[in-house]
Amino acid sequence: MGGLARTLTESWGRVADRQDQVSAYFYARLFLAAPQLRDLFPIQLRAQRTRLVASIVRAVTCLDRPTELDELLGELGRAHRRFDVTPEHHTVFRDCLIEAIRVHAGPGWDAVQEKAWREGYDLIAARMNAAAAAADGPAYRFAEVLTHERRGTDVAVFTCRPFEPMPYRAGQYVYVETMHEPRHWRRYSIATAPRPGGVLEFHVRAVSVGVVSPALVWKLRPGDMVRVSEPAGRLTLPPPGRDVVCLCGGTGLAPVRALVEATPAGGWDRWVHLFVGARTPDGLYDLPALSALAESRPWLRVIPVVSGDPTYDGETGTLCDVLARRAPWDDHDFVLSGSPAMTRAALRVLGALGVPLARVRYDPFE
Ligand SMILES: NC(=O)C1=CN([C@@H]2O[C@H](COP(=O)(O)OP(=O)(O)OC[C@H]3O[C@@H](n4cnc5c(N)ncnc54)[C@H](O)[C@@H]3O)[C@@H](O)[C@H]2O)C=CC1
Repeated sequence: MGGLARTLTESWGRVADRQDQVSAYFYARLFLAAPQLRDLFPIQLRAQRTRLVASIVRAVTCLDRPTELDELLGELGRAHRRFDVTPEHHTVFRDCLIEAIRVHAGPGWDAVQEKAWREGYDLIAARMNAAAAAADGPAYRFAEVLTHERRGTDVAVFTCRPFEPMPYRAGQYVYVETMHEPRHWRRYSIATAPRPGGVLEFHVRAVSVGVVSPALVWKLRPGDMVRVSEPAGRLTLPPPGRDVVCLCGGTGLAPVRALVEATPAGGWDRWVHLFVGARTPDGLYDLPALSALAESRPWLRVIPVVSGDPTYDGETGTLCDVLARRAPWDDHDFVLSGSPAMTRAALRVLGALGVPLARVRYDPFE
């Protein structure tokens, strides 16, 4: 495995600076070879193209890290069920991908690399197929949108109810597709603990470069249908022991709110300090629900933090500023939920403050 991983990583290095061209070539070749596969993909391919490349790079570069590889291919395999990808499709994908890399790799490409890509792809496809075959339950469920509320300038909170029961644990996420952007799936955390009746709540900010989030914020209406994938993710509150600090950047609040809601009001013997950050006061879109939670849970403290308005009458700065300002944190566990930039920054600050990383949990969010 070590040799294969090395050959693939090195040969990917030959085209890494031309990923866009490789991916454009791949799709052109694929739709020429198998036009019937076009319907598996969104009409607008731009976002999909970068995702494909990112997945390949991740799989190739972790070929010699079995645990990470299993996790990644397990998720990809299960995810491909909702795209209706079958084992037969992988042969066409493989051949078109290898051709795309060969064409862009230049004169150094040789039979060893060709063989390595064939073996590597087949290995990846076999694990994805096995994960798809072993998956329980449906690949996705249809759900009806029940409520849709705009909060602040660009956030929406909506609820929906799947037509079939969907068991999940607080803190998990699903991929969501709206009929306004067919075949584009994006990941959102379920913002509520499992409830009788099965209603799910989601928090979405319309990202300017996004495809799905603007549709969910500006176009979705009660009565619309969405598709939600099987739930995934392992975020939980830390086990009993230390007090807990939750850092939630923007809509990263969603999974933490579900975890707090799932924790019984009584019998909890430590503090949970929930810092919820936004750039403007208007971005603190869920304070009434958080206040209601804090009223019923005496161990919960909600601290809103605003980073882009120094006149805000409360805690100001980024969530990392607050961490540094309120240190030391010798007797606390941490839960981080927000943008990857926020998570990375908070990990750096906590590391510098001497907090062992074993005391910090987060669900890596794309
Ligand atoms: N919608 C959902 O279900 C979930 C969303 N997320 C992720 O959470 C993020 C939320 O984004 P927005 O709502 O636009 O929030 P945002 O990016 O505007 O951040 C809000 C606050 O987080 C803190 N923050 C953000 N970046 C930081 C950095 N680099 N260093 C220090 N502090 C930082 C600041 O206090 C800031 O005011 C997205 O990346 C989203 O993918 C994560 C989990 C679930």
